[in-house]
Amino acid sequence: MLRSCTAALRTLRALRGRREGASPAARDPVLARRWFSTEKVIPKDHALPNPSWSKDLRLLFDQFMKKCEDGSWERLPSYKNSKLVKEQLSQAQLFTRGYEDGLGFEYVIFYNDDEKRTVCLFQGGPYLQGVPGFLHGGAIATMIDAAVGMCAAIPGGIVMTANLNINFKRPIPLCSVVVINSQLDKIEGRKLFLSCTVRSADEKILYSEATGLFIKLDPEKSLI
Ligand SMILES: CCCCCCCCCC(=O)SCCNC(=O)CCNC(=O)[C@H](O)C(C)(C)COP(=O)(O)OP(=O)(O)OC[C@H]1O[C@@H](n2cnc3c(N)ncnc32)[C@H](O)[C@@H]1OP(=O)(O)O
Repeated sequence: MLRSCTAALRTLRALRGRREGASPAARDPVLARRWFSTEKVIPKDHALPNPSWSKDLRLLFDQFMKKCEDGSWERLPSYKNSKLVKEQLSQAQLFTRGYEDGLGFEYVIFYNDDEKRTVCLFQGGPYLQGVPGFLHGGAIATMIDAAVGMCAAIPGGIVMTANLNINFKRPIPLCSVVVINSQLDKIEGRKLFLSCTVRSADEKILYSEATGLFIKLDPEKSLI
């Protein structure tokens, strides 16, 4: 109640100021503090637990965080927005981070540099349904592309998927947790060859297998 009254007073003060011709920040000291603050806005790292994460996902996350302690594994942070986008694309978001917590792609990727591999822990939410009760194949392909792509991008730099071949062997129950293991198999010039498996959290069920070819972009060539 007190907060809404304060907000209402602030709006009134700002409106009065507008009539008097002052700038909004000059009219409102709270606004002024926000506008002229030198504090940097820290982007949210989405590769961290949130309340939508299941017990299975938290358990696996904790296991991998333990593996990070000796430096052999590293958790890769993940952000919604890229600083590279131009002004007119300021609404652009990473496809896999475009949903509210728990509804779409919940995942974290760990990287092992010595072994050139990544492990992606993935919980596909209710908005990713295909056949009722199961994940959509396109959502599985998206997560595989992102996980394998990260495995290629760390040694390869800026890469794009040229070929992705997926065998869907068993349907993945919606909201379950799967483990996507990706491996860099070979590099030939600008070509990076990778393979990947998608298994249940207990590793007993092999859901999908994939191979991918990623191409390191040639800085001399335009993409369009
Ligand atoms: C920050 C978060 C990042 C998260 C990761 C996200 C991962 C998501 C990644 C994506 O989804 S990328 C989007 C989907 N991919 C595309 O839209 C790519 C569209 N294709 C292209 O733009 C070009 O084809 C490509 C950049 C991939 C390659 O064009 P280039 O002109 O650089 O390569 P070029 O055609 O000269 O071929 C280089 C080599 O690769 C081979 N190659 C290219 N495409 C191939 C293909 N499809 N199959 C087999 N080989 C292929 C080609 O034969 C050649 O082999 P050699 O060097 O041995 O002669």
